[in-house]
This record gives sequence, C-alpha cells and structure tokens, in this order.
Amino acid sequence: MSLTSAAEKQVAVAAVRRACVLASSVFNKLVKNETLTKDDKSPVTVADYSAQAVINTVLSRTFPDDPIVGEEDAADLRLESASTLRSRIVELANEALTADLRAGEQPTWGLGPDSAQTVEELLSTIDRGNYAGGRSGRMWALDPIDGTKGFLRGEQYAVCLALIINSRVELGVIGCPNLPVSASDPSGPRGCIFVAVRGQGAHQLPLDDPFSSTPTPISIPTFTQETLNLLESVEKAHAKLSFNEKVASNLGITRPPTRMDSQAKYCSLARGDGGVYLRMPTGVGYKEKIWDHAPGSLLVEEAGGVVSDSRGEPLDFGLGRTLGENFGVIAAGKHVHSKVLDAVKRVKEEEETSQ
Ligand SMILES: Nc1ncnc2c1ncn2[C@@H]1O[C@H](COP(=O)(O)O)[C@@H](OP(=O)(O)O)[C@H]1O
Ligand SMILES: [Mg+2]
Repeated sequence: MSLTSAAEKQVAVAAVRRACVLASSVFNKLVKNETLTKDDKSPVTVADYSAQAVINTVLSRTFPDDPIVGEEDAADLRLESASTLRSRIVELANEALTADLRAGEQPTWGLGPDSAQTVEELLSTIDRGNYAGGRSGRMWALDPIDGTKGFLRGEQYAVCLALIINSRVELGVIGCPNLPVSASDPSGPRGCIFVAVRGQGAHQLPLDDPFSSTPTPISIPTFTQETLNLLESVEKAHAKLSFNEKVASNLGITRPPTRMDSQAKYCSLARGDGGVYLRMPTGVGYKEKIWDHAPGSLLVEEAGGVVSDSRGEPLDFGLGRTLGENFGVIAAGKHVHSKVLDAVKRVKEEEETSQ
C-alpha cells in the first residue's frame, strides 16, 4: 500500500503551483523588465525566500507535525540591513498566499484572500525548513528555486518538493515553469508539473490548471545507440562534464548532450527527452543536498528508471540534509542504467591508472 494519501499529493501540487506562479512573476518584474547588473542575484534571492515561505505556510497548516528540510533559513532576513529585501519577500509571499482559491484548493490550507501573514509569521515559517533530516519518520524536502542560475538566465529552473518517510521518497512534485509541455514542440506552450507517488507511476500536469486536467502518464522509452544522449548540468562547477564526455564516447553515444539547469533534467529523462542523467563530483568535496534529488529520483523510478550513485548504490535520503560522501548520480532507464554504470566504472579506472 502506498504511504502517501491523495491529500498530500493535492496539497503538494497546490503549494508548488503557487510558488511557480510567484517565481514567474518575480522573473517578469525583476529580471525581464528591469536593468540588472550581470551579477545581481537579488531576484532569485527574493523568489527563493518567498517561495519557501509560501510552501512552508501550506505544509504547516496541512501537516503541522511534519518537519521540513528546506534550502533557505531566515537568519539573514532578520538583520537590520535586510529591511528592504524583507518587505519585498513579505509582499510577494502574501500576494501568492492570498490569491483567489482555485479548483482543488482549500481555505484551511492557508490559502485565499484571508490568508495574509505577518512579517514574523513568515520569517518563522521560512525557518521551519531548518530540520536536520534523518533516518526515521516523516519529513518534507524542499528546494524553493532549484537551478537558480537557470532562473536568472530565463532558462530552466524548478520548484521541488518531496515527502520522505523512513528515508524513502514516497511523493515527489516538481514544477517547471519554463519547460515546454512537449519536447517535440520546444517553442510551444511552457509550464509543467510532474508528480510521482511511490507505486502509482509518474505523471505530467499542466502548470496553469493542474486540478482540472487528466494527468498524463509518462515513462522512459527504449533507446537505441543512435537516440541515446546525456542530460547534464549547465554549470561546470556542479558536475564533471569532461567525465561525461568520456562516458559518452565509451558507450558509443554520438548525439551531443543536452545541458539544462535544475531537476528539470530528471523530468526530461522521465518523459523520454534524454536517455541518461549523469552527475559526477568535481572533486571539491561538495556534498549533494537531499532536496536536489529527492523528488526527481522518485519521478525517474516511477517512470521505469533506476537511480544510483556511481558505485551502483541507491541514494540514501536518511543521512541528514545531504546525501553524504559524494559518489555522483546516475539516472537512466532500466535497460540503459547497467550499461552506463559499467562505462562509468571503466572511465574511473582509466582515469586512476593514467594518474
Ligand atoms: N559544487 C557543486 N557540485 C554539485 N552541485 C552543486 C555544487 N554547487 C551547488 N550545487 C547544487 O547544484 C544545484 C543546481 O543543479 P544543476 O547544476 O543541476 O542545475 C544547485 O541548486 P540551487 O540552484 O537550488 O542552489 C546547488 O544545490
Ligand atoms: Mg537546488
């Protein structure tokens, strides 16, 4: 029996959708229409904090006993010097929370016109994301804006939420405001929500109206040597892309890789837009965070794929806020995964012997 009830799925989809609307509106107001200096990261900071405030508000109302492992905390926002940023975040979070109720949403979820929060309420709600994680019990893992660099470039980013029970991801919801509804129509309509419930498959919903449409089941197709390609990070600092090149050549892959920010990579893999997501550590001792992989890994598994580290071990979501020592991530369809794992091992050996 599934450990996740329909209520948790519905709440998570509603919360993620509101956060996606908020993030798109921040992008339109602050990135597109204003002249920003190249390194100004303030829009993503504003979107990150306010999206976490919105999602944590909904989770705190609906599942008050569940702890949350969220990427952000409000310590910096409480500083005297942050007063402008703080007001902007409170304004945006309240705008998102108080928007009219949509089909499938309930006023008891902290949503709708009467749901405005005070500054202190919102700051302590953001801080509900400071749970340390661990092996047993229920917890939510939240990345309010995953792919912050992609967000600033107007490319891919995702709002990512997962429910983990006893170290196992049971529910994953990923909102991708900039992802085309269909990969075969890249200039067509954009905005998707991906939902996976353990044992119940993987589905895609339209971001603008997730509750009124029938979810589209998604699954990983069978790839041939000619159609297979790699999905990888845009940022060289996040994954060892030179290693990916060697793995591709080892496997005889001829198609160029698809570079994309955020867990939109897991979503693309789950619906067959790319055959393998490979993320090998760059060697700087960075530990992967659970919120960067929890919903995406369940989505891929429910779409018929396998997700492991480069030793072939499953990712361990029970170690705290991180996945522990970084052995990278390999995600692919069942039939391709073992071939990629072997190729990764071969390339690792080659690199070790040539040192
Ligand atoms: N040195 C590093 N190695 C691997 N991942 C890193 C990293 N530094 C940051 N990240 C993570 O990479 C995520 C983005 O992944 P991707 O490269 O697939 O788009 C970031 O999420 P945020 O954008 O939420 O901070 C961040 O958590
Ligand atoms: Mg992230």
